[in-house]
Amino acid sequence: MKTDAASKYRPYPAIKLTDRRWPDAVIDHPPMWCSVDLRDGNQALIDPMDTERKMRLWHTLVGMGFKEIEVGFPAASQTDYDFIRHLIDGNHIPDDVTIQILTQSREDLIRKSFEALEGAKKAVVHLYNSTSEVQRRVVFGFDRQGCVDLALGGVRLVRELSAARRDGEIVFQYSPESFTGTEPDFAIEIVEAVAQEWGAGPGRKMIVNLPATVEMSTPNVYADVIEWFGRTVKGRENLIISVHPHNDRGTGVAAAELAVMAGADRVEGTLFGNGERTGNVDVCTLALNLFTQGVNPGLDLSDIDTIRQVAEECTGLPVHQRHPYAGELVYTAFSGSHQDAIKKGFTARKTANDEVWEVPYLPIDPADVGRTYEAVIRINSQSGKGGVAYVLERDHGLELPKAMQSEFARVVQQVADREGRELSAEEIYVFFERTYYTPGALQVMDYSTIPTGKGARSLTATVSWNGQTRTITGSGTGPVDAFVHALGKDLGIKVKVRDYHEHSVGQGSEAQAACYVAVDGKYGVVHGAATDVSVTMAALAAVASAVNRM
Ligand SMILES: CC(=O)SCCNC(=O)CCNC(=O)[C@H](O)C(C)(C)COP(=O)(O)OP(=O)(O)OC[C@H]1O[C@@H](n2cnc3c(N)ncnc32)[C@H](O)[C@@H]1OP(=O)(O)O
Ligand SMILES: CC(C)C(=O)C(=O)O
Repeated sequence: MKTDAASKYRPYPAIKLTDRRWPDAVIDHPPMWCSVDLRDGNQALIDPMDTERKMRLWHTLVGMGFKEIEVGFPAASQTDYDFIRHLIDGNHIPDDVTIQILTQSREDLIRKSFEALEGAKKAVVHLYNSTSEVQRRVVFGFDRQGCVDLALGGVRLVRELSAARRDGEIVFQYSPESFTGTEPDFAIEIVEAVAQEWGAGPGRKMIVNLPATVEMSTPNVYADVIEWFGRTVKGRENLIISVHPHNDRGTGVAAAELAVMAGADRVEGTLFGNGERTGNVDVCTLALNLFTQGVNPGLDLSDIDTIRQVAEECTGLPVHQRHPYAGELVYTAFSGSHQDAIKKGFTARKTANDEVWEVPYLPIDPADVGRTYEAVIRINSQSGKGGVAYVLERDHGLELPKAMQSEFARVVQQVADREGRELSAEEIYVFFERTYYTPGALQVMDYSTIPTGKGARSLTATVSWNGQTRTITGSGTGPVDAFVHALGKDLGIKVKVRDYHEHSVGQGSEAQAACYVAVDGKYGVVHGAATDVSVTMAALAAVASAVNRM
């Protein structure tokens, strides 16, 4: 770095909390969720959403189960105003959903906001003013008292306009905006003054939102101040403490989780973390983090791809391929040891018949968010035998024995290395066919066997050997043994079968037998494979496949 950090930046002044309790807390129920996609998310977009896009996102948020949705800053723009009117006039707000609007503490803006809310059965009016030391000094040019007065002027007007309303209930929310840049004692002073002015009390709870407008410290420091605030503020029982983390340091999710452990009742955030600068906290990640701890999050993310698609189309911003839970690649393993463990995990699940999710490297069952297993294992030069075998089994029902998995994985890896790219499942099957099924010098055309005594058989086979049709005969303990005998006796092909596996592929009249052999000959052990409706034919063809590969 060219700049000396110590002379340009100061460490964040953390409060001293030596008897903190939050580290021992366990989140066993979800917080109240409030989506701010249509306001904080929207205000950060290159092209803010029009009513059509907002409506699409609104329906998605309602469908997911959000009960509080901040729908805009109606005094800021006609688009926001019109959207809110559209929601109310069009009867688009379900009875169990409350809309929330944001306003600065300015008379004209507050009046306009109430105008926008006419006819709403219930709404949260969210008033904010920045309380940070730097904003008081640089932006507003007033002292602490000036800041309190600005807030109280706004609260008074909200109270009057709420009381004068004939429509429905107004819930009041106050944000000492830039809370993370505000001295904690001053945050308490202004919130207590606001709560008193509003008349917060039993039956008249007020939401106090403590935003990390800019994330300035580690999540534990945020948690400390949230716990301290909740323990210190007067009339805590009449307050709903809400947090609104941003993600400037990349720890917005952790900050929200620790804040909930520290006593926050409510979290404001957006889908996939859209929002100012580095974004708001991602509510999808928060909810699914809870889900994977066995806590029902109260938000439905069972079709995460559709939610992601709507969010992407409405915001015009892509969700990263590695985004927690939602990214295109997060349920995909390329590397060999991961593939091996995942494959074994899936197999163990099938046999154990146990509900509890225990598949290595996958913190969540992809099916729970509407993703399929299909993409879980993908093959490139980092992949191993387990992955290659998984793809062949998944798509073609072929269960390669272990030694053969290694042999074929080396073939695949050579191609992947040479090509320097991912290989599709179709390509892998084509390589498999090319490696084991390509007709060679030896082809079995027909055969017949007859028992010749206890545990003995003789076999007659018609084969093509180097382009000539030959009839060969042999005897042994079974057809394969007899075939190997015939190959040595009549064609001079001296081999031994070291390993043999068979299984059926498919069911009913479509069923086929798949056979795999390891054959030892002049050039060491080589594998062969074949499928056929007849098990014996598949076995003989598998031996021929190995001979041809020698
Ligand atoms: C952290 C957050 O996300 S807060 C939400 C931020 N969102 C937005 O700002 C989006 C919508 N805002 C807007 O469209 C505009 O800013 C408007 C319509 C609200 C106001 O527009 P304008 O008055 O034309 O301009 P502008 O925003 O620059 O006004 C700044 C003035 O408001 C004052 N102000 C800023 N915030 C507040 C507040 N919360 N309460 C009272 N006054 C405030 C400033 O001190 C400044 O005063 P000054 O003119 O005396 O210096
Ligand atoms: C208005 C407030 C809550 C806000 O958006 C923020 O602080 O980021």
